[in-house]
Amino acid sequence: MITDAARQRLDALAKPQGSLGRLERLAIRLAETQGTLAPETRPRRLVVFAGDHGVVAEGVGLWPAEVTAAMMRLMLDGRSTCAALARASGTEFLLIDAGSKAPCFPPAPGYRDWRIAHGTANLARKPAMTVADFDAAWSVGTRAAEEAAADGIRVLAIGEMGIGNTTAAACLAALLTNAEPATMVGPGAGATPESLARKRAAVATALTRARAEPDPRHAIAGLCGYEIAAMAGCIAAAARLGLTMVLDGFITGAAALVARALEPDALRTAIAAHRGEEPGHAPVLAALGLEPFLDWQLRLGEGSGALLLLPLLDAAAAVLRDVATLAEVTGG
Ligand SMILES: Cc1cc2ncn([C@H]3O[C@H](COP(=O)(O)O)[C@@H](O)[C@H]3O)c2cc1C
Ligand SMILES: O=C(O)c1cccnc1
Repeated sequence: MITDAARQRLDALAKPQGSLGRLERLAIRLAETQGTLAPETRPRRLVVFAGDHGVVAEGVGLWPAEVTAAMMRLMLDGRSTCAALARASGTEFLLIDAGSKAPCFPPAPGYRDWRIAHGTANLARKPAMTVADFDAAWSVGTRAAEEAAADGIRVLAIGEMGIGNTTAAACLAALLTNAEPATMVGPGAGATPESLARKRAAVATALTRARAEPDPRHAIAGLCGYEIAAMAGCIAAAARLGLTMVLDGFITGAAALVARALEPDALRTAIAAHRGEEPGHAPVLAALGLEPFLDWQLRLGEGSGALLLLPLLDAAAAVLRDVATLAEVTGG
């Protein structure tokens, strides 16, 4: 088993056993995702999936839907947080529009307009999308993972952009962990007491409808976002293709729950970068059975937390690959 082999190798290195603390757990997880004691962390790519959400009309947050397009523009100009962090960590950046209301931006190497629709329906009033549209958005993610594998990418960081998507993620997280809906609702990109109350009400209403739906795919589609469905498809495909994937925050976690609900092996090569500030993130990670490696009070999204873990992933790979064993040093 690769897990045992990695543990044995780390214990045999010229250092006190366990002295690299949680870096050793990260090294073991990285080795597991690639099935080798010589894992590679480059080339790597951040894929940000974008989508818009009809539920914004309920006043569930502070920001208008137009901010999705504005942030996409910034990403393509290399001036968003994720673009800056991607450059800083030597990571390719790709923006995939799965269902935003943005204008079609000019063709660029780091941009794919693979839209299924221009925003979801308002999930507080009716199903967010049809099952056919869910499947199409899932396929957008599959295509992104296949493209990454064909390009020789070894590590895929996964993130999102979509105003309103913490409401959809809260719905999916409550549905798929069987939690009380209110426990998954947090401030997202900012809230007032009033907007938070509207968000709780929207999530509770949508959950009542979804829980009455006997078919899980229908229930999920009714709560989902195009970028979330695409992330789920990407996660499932990355697992099949043996690509190490690094998951970002609460919304990515909700997508991972969707992926696992429909494909049980979807988290085979997943690493959870961090535990963020959104209150639903910790219970989602617990339900996924994934250990988060950073606890930096992040609440941005855009794949930012995943990018922050990458230097530590490099460090974990370097330790496995480059450190001599004690036996080599002592000749024993
Ligand atoms: C300027 C800005 C940049 C962002 N980048 C990511 N998000 C994050 O906030 C959104 C989710 O929060 P909510 O559900 O409250 O809308 C998502 O787009 C997420 O990626 C941002 C939000 C804003 C406002
Ligand atoms: O955890 C996240 O990814 C997150 C939290 C708040 C807002 N946007 C994203």
